Amino acid sequence: MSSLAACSTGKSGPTLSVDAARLRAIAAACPVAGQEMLALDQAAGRVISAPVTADHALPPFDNSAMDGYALRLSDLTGDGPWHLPVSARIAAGDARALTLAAGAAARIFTGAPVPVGADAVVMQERVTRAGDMVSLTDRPRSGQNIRRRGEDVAKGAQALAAGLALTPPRLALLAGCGVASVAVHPRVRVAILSTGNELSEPGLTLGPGQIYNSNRVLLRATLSRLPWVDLTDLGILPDDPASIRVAIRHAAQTHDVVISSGGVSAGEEDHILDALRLESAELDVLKVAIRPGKPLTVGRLGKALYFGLPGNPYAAAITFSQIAKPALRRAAGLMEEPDTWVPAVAGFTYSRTTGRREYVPVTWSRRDSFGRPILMRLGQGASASMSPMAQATGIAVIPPELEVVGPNQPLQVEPLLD
Ligand SMILES: Nc1nc2c(c(=O)[nH]1)N[C@H]1C(S)=C(S)[C@@H](COP(=O)(O)OP(=O)(O)OC[C@H]3O[C@@H](n4cnc5c(N)ncnc54)[C@H](O)[C@@H]3O)O[C@H]1N2
Ligand code: MOO
Repeated sequence: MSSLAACSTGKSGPTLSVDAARLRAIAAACPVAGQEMLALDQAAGRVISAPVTADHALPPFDNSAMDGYALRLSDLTGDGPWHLPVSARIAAGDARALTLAAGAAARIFTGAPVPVGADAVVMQERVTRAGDMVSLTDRPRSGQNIRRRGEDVAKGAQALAAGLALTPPRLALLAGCGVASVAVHPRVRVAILSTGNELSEPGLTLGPGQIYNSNRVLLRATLSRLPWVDLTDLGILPDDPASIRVAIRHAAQTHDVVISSGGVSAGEEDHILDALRLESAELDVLKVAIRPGKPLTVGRLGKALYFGLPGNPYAAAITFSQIAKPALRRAAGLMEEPDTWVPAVAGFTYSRTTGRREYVPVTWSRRDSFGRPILMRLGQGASASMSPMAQATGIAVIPPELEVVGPNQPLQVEPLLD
């Protein structure tokens, strides 16, 4: 980690590849300390902080996977058909500890406890029932249609590892194991702020030279949907060095992560970098070989992780999703990084300046013979344009060294922010 004091002024630090910048951002993010115990109903989307062991075996007893007849294979002597008297009727929830009578079958239903001694269940479609007798012609396999106690999760075994998000399937698994509450990481306290004298809010009348604030709602909408984020919106800051310093210092003292937009490029009115330096921030990332979003700044301000996103909205969206979000996930304690790209091919031609990995908004309506989307490019790549990102189905990733993207060029496509 290089401290800002060791960097030269402005944005003259090394330009990092997207992958290197992402790794530095992740490395700068420590999982937030502490843990909370939450009832399963309160825990959706939260991040498990310690391995969860099963309080009960899943399933808790041997039970039938089918509506049918439980029997003992050793009773099926010689060749079929075999004819067995039906000695018992066992439904789901039956609390009796039954033993299967010798030479008999038990009528049984899905989920019902398998009687002691039975070692197969034959589904009812495979037998003929006449009065109290049941007949079958095919010999069942040992264990057929029996779900064994603990075959899903053994009692006391690890049901889920630390670092996983509690998705609905994982919550269902814990419920099945009788786990009523789960230890999770505390929410990551994230503060967002927008910088710029030109910014106004939708609903207000625009003055001369003003624009509406798009990044605030972009970040709010994205972050408020993350169940492991506790979001504070610090609103708009004017381009005033002193008030920016006070605001980011206070934000860093009271949050785990601070995300600003604007004020990170080279002009005299771009004050974020100076403010970070004067506040003795350690800066890990100053410039990234990414388009859009080159002037992204990542560092540590006190104990907080700081992201200075560029002001242009598409640049803010791309740098947030590609670099800030993976680091936020680590701060939340998440240990799995989703790999969500899919293979696609270009359906457009684009001659470009090499050197930066580029994220191009795309959509598609057709697929090639391998099922890959044939991408159509939206917009001209301007990082201030919002229509292309708003209409995009995804973003195509153009490798830094590619000079010309032509039809059928294989490209990765991934979701933007949803
Ligand atoms: N001389 C140079 N100028 C610029 C460079 C450079 O390297 N040298 N980089 C350009 C690139 S690339 C980008 S991206 C932007 C980044 O600028 P900043 O992060 O300093 O952002 P601002 O200057 O404050 O704003 C840029 C642009 O975005 C608009 N903006 C800002 N905040 C919002 C918001 N919340 N909602 C909507 N739009 C916003 C702002 O009005 C500007 O038009 O710098 C280039 N310049
Ligand atoms: O990198 Mo800037 O984000 O190209 O517009």
